[in-house]
Amino acid sequence: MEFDTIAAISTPVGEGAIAIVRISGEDAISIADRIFCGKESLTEVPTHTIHYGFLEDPKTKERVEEVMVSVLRAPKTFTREDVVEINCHGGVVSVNRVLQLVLREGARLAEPGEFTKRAFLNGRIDLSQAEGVMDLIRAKTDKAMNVALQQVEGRLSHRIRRLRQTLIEAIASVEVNIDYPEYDAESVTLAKLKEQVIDVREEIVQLLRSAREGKILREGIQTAIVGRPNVGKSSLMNSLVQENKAIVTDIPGTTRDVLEEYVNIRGVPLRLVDTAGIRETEDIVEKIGVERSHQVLKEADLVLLVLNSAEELTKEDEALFQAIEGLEAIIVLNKIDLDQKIEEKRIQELAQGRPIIRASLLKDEGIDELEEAISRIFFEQGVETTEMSYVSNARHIGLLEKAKEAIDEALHSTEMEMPVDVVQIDVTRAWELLGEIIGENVHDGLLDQLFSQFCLGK
Ligand SMILES: Nc1nc2c(c(=O)[nH]1)N(C=O)[C@@H](CNc1ccc(C(=O)N[C@@H](CCC(=O)O)C(=O)O)cc1)CN2
Ligand SMILES: Nc1nc2c(ncn2[C@@H]2O[C@H](COP(=O)(O)OP(=O)(O)OP(=O)(O)O)[C@@H](O)[C@H]2O)c(=O)[nH]1
Ligand SMILES: [Mg+2]
Repeated sequence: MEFDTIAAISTPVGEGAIAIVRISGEDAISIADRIFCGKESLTEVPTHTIHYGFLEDPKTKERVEEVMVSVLRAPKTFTREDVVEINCHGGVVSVNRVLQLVLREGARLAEPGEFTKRAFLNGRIDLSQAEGVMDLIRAKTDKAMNVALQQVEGRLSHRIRRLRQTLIEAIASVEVNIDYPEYDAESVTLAKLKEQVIDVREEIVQLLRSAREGKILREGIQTAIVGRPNVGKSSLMNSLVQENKAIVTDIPGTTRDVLEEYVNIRGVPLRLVDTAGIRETEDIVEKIGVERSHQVLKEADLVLLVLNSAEELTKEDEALFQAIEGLEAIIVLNKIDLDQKIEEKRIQELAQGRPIIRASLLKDEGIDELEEAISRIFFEQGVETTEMSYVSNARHIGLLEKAKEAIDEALHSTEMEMPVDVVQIDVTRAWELLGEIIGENVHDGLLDQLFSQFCLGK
């Protein structure tokens, strides 16, 4: 395959000890060599070696940077192309200078995810592995990281390939039947096919069962903190984050927008969203905030409903209970350090069996109980990532579901004693759908879309 030579900054932009400019493609080494001054020419050094030297602007002969340069020749590289990594001083100006120089010498600025895309297009990894690379960067907990690492190593790919192999064998036995109808009794073929297809279905169901936990590990539980103004929502957010990120004041309506923060609660990743207090309001800015709060509720996997136990229950509180109808929720009765006015019996009724946590966020009480309740809801059986390769990616889940449907149709056709080639069509479709998970026959539009979500320089 023929590609041009690409370059990008592969480290975060900002001040750091070291930053890396990565170059990949046929001209990577010659481009680097034109700007590098060291003991030897980079075109002559052995592969997978690193070299100390300076970068010089070939036009002005000016020294630009002091660097270490790695030379990695194809095919044993990240992209399977020649790769050069320039390790420079980690400053915004320094690393940009180096990149500009490399671009001037003929490299093109890489698109987000383009290095990984090449690793895929050059056949080093399949699509689900490439998606795993992205998940590695995004992982917010150890468990999520382990799942992603397994995916990069090809655990899921391996299982998908095995399933496809079984399906292709099933299809092949049907082909034999179509070509030589007198050779094999159709009923025998069908029985065999059915057996194989049922096995595949069973494994797909198993994979899908792991998907809920996988999705939680990967994306975090979308958790909305809701409640009337001034009940202590931002205080709750802060206690959980253990960092005063959100602004807390005694002025009702302090939080105007939606604040988001990742926290790791006993291995459960939460995407915590602090919202503006929900009440009828005339203030325009606050109004927008309140609307967003309703939106956040719609997308929440878990709601933390905060009530002020030092006040009587209000109509707004009751309305909030209605708004969370059918949602997973925990009720937090805050401000138990003050005189209690809330009618607990009524809360019990409204909670409908959901956990009720009594807390004083001011005095740091109740947080342990809350964390316990959260982990109990989500990991009742505990998540074990060692033996299961979790399916966590929405695209994979969608394809597995479609493949299962296709298999169900195939099985239905066998029940109805349809001709065997009708059955074959659905089995073939299941085979194709599974193939899309690992990137077979996916169209360019999908690839562009997937890789564009990657970081620049990845
Ligand atoms: N400096 C640097 N560090 C890095 C990366 C990088 O690109 N550069 N990586 C970027 O994400 C990650 C490491 N991932 C990598 C994955 C595969 C290959 C690679 O060269 N694979 C070849 C040869 C393997 C071998 O020598 O056995 C292959 O699979 O054929 C390199 C890095 C994390 N650290
Ligand atoms: N006595 C007491 N005061 C508390 C407790 N928790 C929070 N507060 C106080 O209640 C006030 C409001 O707290 P916030 O966390 O800003 O409340 P909020 O729900 O985010 O308010 P809005 O963003 O305005 O909707 C602050 O003055 C807090 O210090 C508590 O457990 N006991
Ligand atoms: Mg607030």
